[in-house]
Amino acid sequence: MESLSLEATYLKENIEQGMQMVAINSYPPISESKKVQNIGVQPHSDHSIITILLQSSSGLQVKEKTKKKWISVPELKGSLVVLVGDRLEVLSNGKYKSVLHRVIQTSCDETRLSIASFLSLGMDEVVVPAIKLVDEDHWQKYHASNLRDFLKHLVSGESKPFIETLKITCATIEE
Ligand SMILES: O=C(O)CCC(=O)C(=O)O
Ligand SMILES: [Fe+2]
Repeated sequence: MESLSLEATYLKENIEQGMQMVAINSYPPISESKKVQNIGVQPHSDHSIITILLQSSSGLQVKEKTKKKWISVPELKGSLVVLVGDRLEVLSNGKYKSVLHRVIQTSCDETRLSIASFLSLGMDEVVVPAIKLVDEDHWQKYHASNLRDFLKHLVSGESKPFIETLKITCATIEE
């Protein structure tokens, strides 16, 4: 929060009263015939504030800034990967961008396991860009939303990523 010039305690209480969701993912070894590429998890960004991830072997890939290349995140024994999620993108008014990531299973003989811990707020806790980050020169770039809105979006079958539906562009303002 301090890197955003916000107080260190900004949202502290809301986070403490929020939710920590944990997903355990298992990617079975691929068969020889599928060896070229096996997408374990399709490209997405997480809805969390941040995601803390432990992977048993490599396979996680993140899209680099120019959105052209996938970069493999190496598995370093004992290390955790921290991913910026959509909530942090919104509250930072776009200063931090949520990370587009996917999982490719390449091993023919090893099951890949990962444990992802999603640091989230409560179901009805609304997130908007921090007021301190919005002024005449920096317009509000995201609509307000909560976890319930995200879950509704998820079951709606809408293919557009949730974060894209929150973005306020110049065109939106002129309308
Ligand atoms: O298995 C991984 O490394 C990542 C899984 C993931 O992206 C997720 O559960 O949201
Ligand atoms: Fe993810």
